[in-house]
Amino acid sequence: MLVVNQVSKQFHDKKKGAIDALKSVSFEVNQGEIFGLLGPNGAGKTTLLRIMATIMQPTAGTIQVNGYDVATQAAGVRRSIGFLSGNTRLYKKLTPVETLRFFGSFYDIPKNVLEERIEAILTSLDMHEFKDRIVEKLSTGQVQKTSIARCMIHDPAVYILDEPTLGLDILTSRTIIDFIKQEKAAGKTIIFSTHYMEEADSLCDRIALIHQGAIVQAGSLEELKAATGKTNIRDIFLWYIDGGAGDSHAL
Ligand SMILES: Nc1ncnc2c1ncn2[C@@H]1O[C@H](COP(=O)(O)OP(=O)(O)OP(=O)(O)O)[C@@H](O)[C@H]1O
Repeated sequence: MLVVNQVSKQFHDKKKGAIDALKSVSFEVNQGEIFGLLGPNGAGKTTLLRIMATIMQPTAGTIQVNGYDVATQAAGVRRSIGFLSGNTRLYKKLTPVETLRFFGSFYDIPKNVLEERIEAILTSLDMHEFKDRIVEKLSTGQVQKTSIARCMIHDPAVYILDEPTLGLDILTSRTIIDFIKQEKAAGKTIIFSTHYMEEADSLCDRIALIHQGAIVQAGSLEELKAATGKTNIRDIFLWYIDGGAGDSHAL
């Protein structure tokens, strides 16, 4: 469970002055739900996910992750999340299996449970073929699968994924999407950001459209269609971004 309550974030840039990256953003994501953040470049998606992951503090507002407050209970939040960011780094000389054993050792996981978990993740993400090849010899998609596996090794309750399929071919994307669906079925709470509208459409239970730091609309695809009179996510997105909605409102 994830509760975002009136979160704002202001950056101070020497040249541009104050930048309102997030403006009073609120929503909740339930257990077993996939929630998508869809927005153009600079909308504030990464900033919001970084605050959820305790990498950054909000200027105002609160976030609870799995019952822990991001500002006052950061350790509890970190134990509860798997955070995939654009700059998740791996050791080049380790293989995927060694990477998973290494990061798994940071958590209090019995050895046999860790080995079972590694085996299950290798299968789910279709990694067996390259599991013993060092990271520097892996393709982009293989590295991304390893990064996702590394973030999930402690079986977190909440997944925070910043553009998990960015730049990947459709086969690799499909494996990752199937993995996300499988984790939803296992009761995980999942939030992810994407630029890919069709992905948001097919994967998410609910979608929030974020623009210039504010959520202009949030709801299921059916609710967004009903609110706009549009039939697909691309048209819905453009309708809101072009200001067709008039006042902002959230479902
Ligand atoms: N550390 C920072 N200092 C100053 N401004 C920042 C910083 N991080 C982000 N911003 C600004 O905050 C706004 C939101 O950026 P953010 O990276 O959250 O957007 P995004 O929706 O993830 O974009 P993209 O889809 O391009 O990754 C942008 O105007 C960005 O320039």
